[in-house]
Amino acid sequence: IEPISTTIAVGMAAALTGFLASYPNILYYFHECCRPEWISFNKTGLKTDLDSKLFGQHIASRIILKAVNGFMSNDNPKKPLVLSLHGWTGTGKNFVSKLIAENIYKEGMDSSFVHVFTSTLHFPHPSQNATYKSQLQQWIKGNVTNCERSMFIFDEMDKMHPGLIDSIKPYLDYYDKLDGVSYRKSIFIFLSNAGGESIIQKTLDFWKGGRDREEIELRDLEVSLSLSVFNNNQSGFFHTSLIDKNLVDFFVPFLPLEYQHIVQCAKAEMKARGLEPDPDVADMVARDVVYFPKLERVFSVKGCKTIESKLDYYT
Ligand SMILES: Nc1ncnc2c1ncn2[C@@H]1O[C@H](COP(=O)(O)OP(=O)(O)OP(=O)(O)O)[C@@H](O)[C@H]1O
Repeated sequence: IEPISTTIAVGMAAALTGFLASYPNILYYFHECCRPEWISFNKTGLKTDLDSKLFGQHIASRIILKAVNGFMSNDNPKKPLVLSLHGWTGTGKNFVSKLIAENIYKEGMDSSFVHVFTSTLHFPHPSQNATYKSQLQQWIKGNVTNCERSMFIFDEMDKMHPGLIDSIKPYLDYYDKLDGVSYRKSIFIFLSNAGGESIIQKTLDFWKGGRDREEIELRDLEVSLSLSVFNNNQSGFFHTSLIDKNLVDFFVPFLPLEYQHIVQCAKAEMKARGLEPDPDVADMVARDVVYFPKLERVFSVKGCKTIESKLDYYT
């Protein structure tokens, strides 16, 4: 005779199996999978986030909204979306990638369809490049086979070996399918500081000319950005044919952040901690930040990067 607990357990297992057989889709609600329940683009959400959470980046904000909107509303894109974000440290490149992920994937950056690679962390030894190349290609292929709406973020792209960049090139191109896999619905985001200095110079010129930074347009930055990124043999991009093959859809400049933006970041951080944003504390934090160039002291050396820890000190 079986103990009563075994009988109950067997009965419950049978009931559960019967239930799952009748409602197979129920599992999709509990476990992330490559379906619209977990992946669907929230257009107004992205706009609201860019408008209210990203400070001082009117050009980036505009390009990203347009690019992601256009791509996600096209059911049959000809190639994956490839964005290359450029700018000084702490200006919001990783932050924007997170906002994009949060408005596409229910799990945001924790989604199993969002993959982040950091050159110095994942590909540290140039001598291992051949291994990295094949691992990276397998990794991308495996992930896109698993879900065509995958997102790949490559941080420190300027420190990535050109050979490694070249190895991902086929996935960014206009192929219908490669080895039976279509990459056309994936998103690739490259982050780098390359071009940061030329963006700073232009922003400083506007500032010195007494012009509003909001007047800066993409075309004001394009020439100097391309000279400093693509014609500079120190930059990983220089040695690859990513650029001349037009595989990058949008180059997105991030402007250096000023005092007013540091204040906004400090207030946002207080809010995120469930505190009432205190303008005096935000001012103290912003005053504590180091600005450059030495003479003018206009731009924050670390952007909004250290605000979190500075706030610990003042609250
Ligand atoms: N423009 C911005 N608007 C709002 N918050 C920002 C902005 N820039 C940076 N931050 C805040 O500072 C933090 C660090 O910024 P982030 O990691 O995005 O910088 P980054 O540009 O990627 O820098 P790096 O080039 O060093 O990787 C973000 O998590 C965010 O909280």
